[in-house]
Amino acid sequence: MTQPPKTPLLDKVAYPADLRKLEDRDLPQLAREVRDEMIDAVSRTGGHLGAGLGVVELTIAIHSVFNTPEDRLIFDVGHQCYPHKILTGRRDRIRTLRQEGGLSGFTRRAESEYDPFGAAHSSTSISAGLGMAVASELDKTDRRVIAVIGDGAMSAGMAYEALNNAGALDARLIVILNDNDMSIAPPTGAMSAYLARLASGRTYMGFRDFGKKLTAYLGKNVDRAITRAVEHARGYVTGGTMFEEMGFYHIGPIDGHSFEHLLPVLRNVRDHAEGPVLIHVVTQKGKGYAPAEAAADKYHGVNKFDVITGTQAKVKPNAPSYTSVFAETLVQEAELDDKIVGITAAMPNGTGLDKLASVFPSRCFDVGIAEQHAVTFAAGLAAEGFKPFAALYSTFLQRAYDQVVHDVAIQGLPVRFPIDRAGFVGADGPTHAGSFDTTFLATLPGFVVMAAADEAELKHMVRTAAAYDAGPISFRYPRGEGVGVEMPVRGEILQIGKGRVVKEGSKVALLSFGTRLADCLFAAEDLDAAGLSTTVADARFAKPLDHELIRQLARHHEILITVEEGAVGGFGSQVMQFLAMDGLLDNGLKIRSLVMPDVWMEQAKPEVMNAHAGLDRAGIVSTVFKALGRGLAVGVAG
Ligand SMILES: Cc1ncc(C[n+]2csc(CCOP(=O)(O)OP(=O)(O)O)c2C)c(N)n1
Ligand SMILES: CC(=O)[C@@H](O)[C@H](O)COP(=O)(O)O
Ligand SMILES: [Mg+2]
Repeated sequence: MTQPPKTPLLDKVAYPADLRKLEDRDLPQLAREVRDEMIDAVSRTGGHLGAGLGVVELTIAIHSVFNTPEDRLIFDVGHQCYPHKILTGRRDRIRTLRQEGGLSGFTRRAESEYDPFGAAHSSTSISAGLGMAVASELDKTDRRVIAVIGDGAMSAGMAYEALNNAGALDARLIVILNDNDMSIAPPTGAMSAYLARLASGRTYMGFRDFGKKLTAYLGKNVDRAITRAVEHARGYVTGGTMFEEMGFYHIGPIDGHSFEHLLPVLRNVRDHAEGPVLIHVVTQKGKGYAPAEAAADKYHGVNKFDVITGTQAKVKPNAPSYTSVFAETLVQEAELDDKIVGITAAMPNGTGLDKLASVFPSRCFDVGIAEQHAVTFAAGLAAEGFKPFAALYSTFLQRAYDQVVHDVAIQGLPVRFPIDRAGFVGADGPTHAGSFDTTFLATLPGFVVMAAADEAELKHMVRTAAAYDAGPISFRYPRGEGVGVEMPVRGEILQIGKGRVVKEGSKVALLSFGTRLADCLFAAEDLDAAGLSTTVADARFAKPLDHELIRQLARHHEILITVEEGAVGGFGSQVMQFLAMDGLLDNGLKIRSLVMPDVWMEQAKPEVMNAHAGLDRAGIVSTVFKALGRGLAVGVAG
């Protein structure tokens, strides 16, 4: 095992107050030590590496110039906050990042007063920062608010809604645009091209030029207009940028790895800016760690790795991942149907749509971090007879709910929604858990809502969705690998609203929606062994429900348990509503609905989270026994 790096300067810096005692000339060494510390920690835990490596100098410079936590520092997404955590009293726990019981991989209000705003979903920092800046004005405090947002996060509409509002309010807000010309994948879109032009069209402003520009008054709007005119005339500003037109005082580009650039700019802004300022900082994702710098993804998210070689630990999978099965099946179907197109919101690799893009580049669209747009863009394509697959993670689909309702569902447009990362996702914790999709989709009239029980079922569902033109249709599947079932050469078209009985019994009925089916089958073994003959059914559809199947299960079993890896209000609630309205609850049927508990479950391995939630084999068995008023039989899992 490698030894932790030697960090003599960092050993003296537990909090930003210690950092502020250092001389400016010490900061490059501190940056080296923070980098080493971070690389060592992430090599042991896995996690988001490239983004944090890129903001080491920026993070140090901000904490050294501003009076955090009194001044508020907000990181957009929060995946780049590991250096910040190291410098804000959490170094002693940095090797617990993303582990059960450990530090979160994102900023969290509950974790530290240095995290004034929690994040993990992108593009919220300017809005939150503006709220804090306005609060500070209303409270008449002298607080500065700094929002650090990446170029990828800057592709989302929400960032522009906030800029628009901030420019009009003329609030004292400092936005630092951390431009590393990367999202998770290479960034897309006209705004990305615009930033690239801003960054490359003019060389870094020299130290002296900054002096000239920044000694100019950075006051309120009316004064800035005059200053700007003067600067244009002097040539210190090389064109009215979009940010300036929106009312921001725009500085940059500056070298985000140079303290000589960062410190004077931040000090001037701290001391003189009264209205909104945008500082365009250019950085390199993965900076300072050769394997990350050389990697195409700049080591955005990594497994545990060997620090010397950069080689990441590979766990040999027993079965293909759900994502890869989805992606390969979509390509297979797209080869046969040229109306099929794919849409991803900045997650080409995560959703597997990079496979479609490599085969059909003109039929796959990466729209940037723009889930709302992705859904309505898909609706437009569907309105013109195309078959759009808007592939989103469950958690990010939340952002586009009104688009799903208003633009897709009400108009009955056949947009296909492959929903990846449905259920517990593990280390990313509660912000990324795919908990609510079944609840919020199955409540919409006319929606078809499916969940794959295994990877072969997923293949059927991709084909079913491709063939279904009558309205919107979704299918959910989890992060990680499948169960290793035999795969058909081509998926079948499933009958809409029809489930299947997987195992016949007579006393207990387990009705599963999604990949909990495997645990239901294991639980059935235990129950059979305990003398409780158990039926296991795979519902496939939460909407429309298979009424015939549910009636049959309810009438011929003493107890019916629904099982799903989702929040309350989803499949189980749909079943319950049907049973109640159909009068099937009137004759003493025992029914229980197993769902995620009504709490924000902390990060842990998905199997551990499922066990805590009572959604695993033991949890199912124990629910049956409790419902029947029996203790756990000896030898039964639990
Ligand atoms: C709403 C939302 N969609 C997608 C993501 C997934 N995501 C996390 S980081 C990231 C890229 C962010 O790029 P950028 O802001 O430039 O930060 P960098 O990683 O380059 O530092 C994406 C797409 C997310 N966190 N939130
Ligand atoms: C920060 C963020 O939102 C992504 O990087 C996310 O962590 C990716 O998750 P997966 O590893 O499941 O693709
Ligand atoms: Mg970026």
